[in-house]
Amino acid sequence: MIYGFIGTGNMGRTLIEAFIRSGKLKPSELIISNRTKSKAEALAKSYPGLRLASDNRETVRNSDVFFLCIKPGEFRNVLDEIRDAVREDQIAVSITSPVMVADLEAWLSARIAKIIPSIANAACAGNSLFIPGSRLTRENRDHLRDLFGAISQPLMVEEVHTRVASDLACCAPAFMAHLMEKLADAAVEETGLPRETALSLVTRMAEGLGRLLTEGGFTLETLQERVAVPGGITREGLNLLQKDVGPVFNELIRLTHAKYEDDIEKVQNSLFPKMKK
Ligand SMILES: NC(=O)C1=CN([C@@H]2O[C@H](COP(=O)(O)OP(=O)(O)OC[C@H]3O[C@@H](n4cnc5c(N)ncnc54)[C@H](O)[C@@H]3O)[C@@H](O)[C@H]2O)C=CC1
Ligand SMILES: O=C(O)[C@@H]1CCC=N1
Repeated sequence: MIYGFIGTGNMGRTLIEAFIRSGKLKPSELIISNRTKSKAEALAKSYPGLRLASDNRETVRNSDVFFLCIKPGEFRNVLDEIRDAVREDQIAVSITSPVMVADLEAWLSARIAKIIPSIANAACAGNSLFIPGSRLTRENRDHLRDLFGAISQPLMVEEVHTRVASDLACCAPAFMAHLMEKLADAAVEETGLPRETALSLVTRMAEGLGRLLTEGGFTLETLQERVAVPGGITREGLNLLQKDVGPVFNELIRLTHAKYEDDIEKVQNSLFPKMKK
């Protein structure tokens, strides 16, 4: 079975490396293409056996399953280019949330799946979000679940919940990293603690927190209870967070959804320009 990757930027590369490192795919099972050739060349050099295609059509022609690891605004160009090369028996996987499964089915004869990975998959952890298209057979679904099972916990989601699920599974690593950095910076500003020490402390804390939640039998709720002993210092901090942080996250979810709706509209206008008002 040959797996093609169109787009070897940040996420295309992350997926390729995760599949190879997990032992799920061998470099010789992969064929790749990227607009900026040097990026794909560097990847092919790092993994001998990995095949570099001269264009996206060659990637498609030579693969059984191919991934579209490109940004929303890049879909029209790529779909125009590959459309005639795509076969009905192929599986096409898009990793891009605002491109609708039905729209890809209208453009390509292949069996479509939308699977949104997370940067956490680079550590063979976290979820991948699986939105199957209507033409995927049961066998195709099992195949994709098995593939992504090597680097993540695949979770079936309704397309209507793609955005919010992606906020939690895929965007939140960045959100949480930002909060941790802010916490460390505040500690530095308020006390003069060396920044290096502050960053190391929060990083190790996150490592322990992850383990407690995944292997240590804690839930988010029990963890807060265990640390915030009545009358203790943590309680003071939690009281403040309860009051001030909640509304920020409501706003954040509203913002990601507004941007998502905007992206969907732009993608649809580019894929089906006649429908433009
Ligand atoms: N960064 C993340 O954690 C996640 C990103 N995604 C989605 O993955 C998609 C890609 O994101 P990134 O990899 O971060 O973007 P990126 O900009 O790093 O990579 C996109 C790649 O596509 C290539 N490209 C553009 N047009 C092309 C064409 N016509 N033919 C071949 N290659 C072409 C670019 O050269 C670039 O290497 C986005 O839609 C993003 O929302 C999904 C889940 C997680
Ligand atoms: O659009 C998305 O949902 C993904 C998650 C992180 C970046 N892109």
